[in-house]
Amino acid sequence: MSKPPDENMCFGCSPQNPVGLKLKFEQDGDVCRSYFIAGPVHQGWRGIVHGGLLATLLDEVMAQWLWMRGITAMTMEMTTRYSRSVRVGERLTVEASMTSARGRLIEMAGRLLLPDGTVAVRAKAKFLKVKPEKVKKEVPAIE
Ligand SMILES: CCCCCCCC(=O)SCCNC(=O)CCNC(=O)[C@H](O)C(C)(C)COP(=O)(O)OP(=O)(O)OC[C@H]1O[C@@H](n2cnc3c(N)ncnc32)[C@H](O)[C@@H]1OP(=O)(O)O
Repeated sequence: MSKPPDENMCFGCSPQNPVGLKLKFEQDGDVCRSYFIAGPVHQGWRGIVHGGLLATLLDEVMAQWLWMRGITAMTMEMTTRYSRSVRVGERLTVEASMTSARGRLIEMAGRLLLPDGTVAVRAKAKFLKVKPEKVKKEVPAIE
């Protein structure tokens, strides 16, 4: 197995990862937010964005909420509820906030909104705080 590179190559946020999503994040009070426009390479059914990609966006924005607050945690469990199809080319908004924290366990909620504000996907996830040595990562881009 090849050694992972030293620089930040996060699929979600690294500006260097050539096949990554290159997400940037903003903080708005208790909410972490990002925007994304899916292209044809992100589709499953024709013209419709792949659900796994949408789950990735939600996982990433929830993880970034924690990372931006200096909390090193990994996704332990995540559920997604897909209510509306998301079409290629739409400007999507993904948002995350914390719902509870107890010991090492942090529960997060995320939602993905269509341009008209309709919630297309909701996510709930459990993150577990880990020692920073378990995960190595550079500080991601913040706008
Ligand atoms: C900053 C940008 C980064 C972006 C990355 C996006 C986020 C990600 O995708 S992270 C990658 C995906 N996730 C992973 O790879 C994690 C893989 N899993 C692991 O490494 C481990 O299982 C890990 C770290 C989650 C937990 O391991 P470990 O520290 O040994 O904990 P473990 O002993 O199993 O459980 C700890 C506690 O949680 C409890 N627990 C375990 N599972 C659950 C659960 N599903 N719900 C509630 N509690 C649970 C356990 O009972 C235990 O409780 P207690 O301490 O009271 O006994």
